[in-house]
Order: sequence, then structure tokens, then C-alpha cells
Amino acid sequence: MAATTMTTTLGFVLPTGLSPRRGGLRVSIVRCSASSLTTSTGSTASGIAEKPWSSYDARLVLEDGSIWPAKSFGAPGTRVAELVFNTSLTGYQEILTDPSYAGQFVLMTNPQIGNTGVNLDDEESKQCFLAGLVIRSLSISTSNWRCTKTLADYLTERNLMGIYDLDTRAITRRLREEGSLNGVLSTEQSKTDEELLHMSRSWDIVGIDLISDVSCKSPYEWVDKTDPEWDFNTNTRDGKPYRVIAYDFGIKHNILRRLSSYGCQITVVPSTFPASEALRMNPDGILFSNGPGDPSAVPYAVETVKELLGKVPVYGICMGHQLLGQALGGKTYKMKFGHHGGNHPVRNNRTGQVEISAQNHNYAVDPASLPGGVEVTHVNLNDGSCAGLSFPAMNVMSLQYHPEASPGPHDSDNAFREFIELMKRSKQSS
Ligand SMILES: NC(=O)CC[C@H](N)C(=O)O
Repeated sequence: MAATTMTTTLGFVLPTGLSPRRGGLRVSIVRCSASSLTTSTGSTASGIAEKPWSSYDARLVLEDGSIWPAKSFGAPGTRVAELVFNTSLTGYQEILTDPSYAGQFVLMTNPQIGNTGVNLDDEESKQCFLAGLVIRSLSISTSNWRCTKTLADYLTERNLMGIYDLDTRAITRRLREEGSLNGVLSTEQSKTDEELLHMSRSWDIVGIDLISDVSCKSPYEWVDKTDPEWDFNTNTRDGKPYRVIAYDFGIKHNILRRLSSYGCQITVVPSTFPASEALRMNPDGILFSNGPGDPSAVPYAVETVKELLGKVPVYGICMGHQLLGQALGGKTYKMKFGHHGGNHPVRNNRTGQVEISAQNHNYAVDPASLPGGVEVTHVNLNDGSCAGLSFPAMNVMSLQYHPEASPGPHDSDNAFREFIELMKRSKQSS
């Protein structure tokens, strides 16, 4: 190996010519900034106050052997997870509370995060399920008319790790080249780099059921009223509400708000709710929600979907779409680095129209694995992957992305109207 070294802007030294890779080379890393590591209060053991801008008190250790000194602005601790990057400019509160991020660290590619703080309206669930937030720069000021607290206070209160002041652009390029990487985020100085590296290499998100941890434990009615200021397209309510059962695999509140705006009366049920009981409730339609982790690791949920197919109109969103794909006989696969952001162009194959959509998934349905009769209705224009399905013979529709999200435009909201139409047609024909 080359003995010369190359100092990076991150303040550590890599032997030249060495590109750390997954499960491969053992990389010797010398961190120039190690001597300036301080406690999170910014003071050293000798009692001399440290300059806060030089106090790296956290590390992100990736399974490829790269180590990224950073500053902590949330809870202390050590967590292992899969690192993904999200290209949204903002919407960080929706991201933090999206249960589909369980088991993942989210790195925001937008270089500055936190300027609007957090508020009471933008929560997508009651909890933050993701493992940690990774950003380049934390906004030094917080200003928004809805703001109730700063992002840093929010993370600390929710015991969520957050780090900043690392080269998020370099890490994103690495993820794009190598694919998703597992990593460990730690503020514990007592743990060695090797220990953290070992942790990151001994864990895998593939094959784990993550939906049972985030799903509700018992059925409930969705009764929250949407603030009229945030409501739109409500003029299609036509008298009697449609009764919808929403399977909660990690459901986002805005899915429930949008269904409710379109005139649905919704009962949310846990991921393990038996199909027979759902059918006994005689719903007009069933929604299979988004959710975290590997869709092929939850065969029990696929079985439930199978039992409901053809008996009632169904609509799958993200994880729900992937479960439907499997229930119809197809297969899912893990993508290189997935789609996470608010700027994904999707073509509706039926209309030729392009929607700018919000997406968050690391897996996709392989269209070649689907049986005849199943139509690919939507395609992600960045990579041609399957973004929506329909199987008219069984009143099935699904989207791989998030029609409830508003990444600026509301291009995909019409999908909820289509579900209403599906239920209406099925009712008329029965
Ligand atoms: N948002 C979701 O439902 C994500 C689905 C699945 N966990 C994936 O990563 O592909």
C-alpha cells in the first residue's frame, strides 16, 4: 500500500490511492482532529475552554471503513442504522416523523437545515422512528410564524441523535457510487473506531420486520379534523362517507387527512389485523400504508393482502404497493440507494402526464416478475423503475411514492380521487 498520506478537508488523513470499500480493505485512518475532541460542553479535561467550532464530539463510522468526525446537536449515544440521503430542500419535520425511516439515518443533501424550526402541524406520526439526522450545517437562526421550538431542542427532547459539520456532499457521492451503506453514529468517546466499524458490519436492515415496531397496537378511528387552512380538493364529498380500513404498517398522518378530506371515514388497524375481521367490518375499501424496512421480510402482511384481494377495492402506498406487488405474485428487490426526496418526476402511463413527487423507498417491485393483467401505471423517470400498479380485475391500485405529500405542488393528490372512484364503481356494480 502507498505509504504517503492525503489530508482531506474533513481533518483526517487517508493513505493515498485507498478508497475504502464495503467489507474490503482494512483502512488505517489517522484523524488529525482527534486531539481537539472535547466533551459536548466544549471544555477539555484541563478545564481550558475550547473553541466550539473545533469541537468534534461525534463520529459517523461507515461500513466501508470511512470515519467522519462531526458535531452533535441532538441526543448522545451510539446507534447503528442504514444511511440514506434525502434531496428535499426542507420538510425535515415530516421526514423525522415518517415511520418509514425506522432503521435509517437520513442525510439531508441541502447544506443548511433547521431555519424554520419545528411546529405543531407538520408531524406525520406521534414519534420519530428514524435512527438519526445527518446534516452539513445547522441554521444558526430559527424563524417561522409557526415555529414552536428549534430543531436541536426537538431532537434532544425526543432522544434523537443529530450530527452536523461533516461533508455531506462527499458522503452522498459515496452512497451514489457504492450504494446504501450501514453505519454507526456515536458520541461515546470510549468506543474505538474499530468497535464502531465492527458494529456497522455486524448489522443488516435486509430481512428484518420493522413494521411491527411502528404499527399501532389496536384499531382506532381517525377523527382528527384537518385545519381548513391546509385542506384542499374537498369539494368531491358526495353525501355518504366511504368506509375505509387503513392497515398501519407505519402510516403517515397526511394519508389519513387526505382520505378524510375526500370524504372517507377511516378505521386504522394494526399490521397484524386478521383479514377475516377486516372483511367482517364490511368496508368500501382498504388502504395498505407506507412502512419501514424490507418488504420481503414481512410475509404475514403479504398473506393478509392476498386474503383481501378481489374482495374489496384496495389501494397501496409505498410499502403497501410493495406488499400488493408480492401478493399479486411479483417480487421486490433492493435498489442501489433508493429514492428519497421531494423532486422525483413520475410519468403516469395512462395520461402521459408527469408529476413531481415526494418519494422515500429503498426497494421496488420488479415489473418483470408480475403476472399478466397487472399494469404498470406509473414510472419513475429518473431510472425507469416501477412507480405504480393497477389490476382492474381485482380493483387494485397502488403507488410507490407519496401522493399525500406536498413537495411544493400537489401533483399526485388526484390518486385519492381515483381510489374514491374505484370504491364508487365497485359499489355500483355490486
Ligand atoms: N415509504 C415506504 O413505505 C418505504 C417502503 C420500504 N420500506 C422501502 O424502503 O422501500
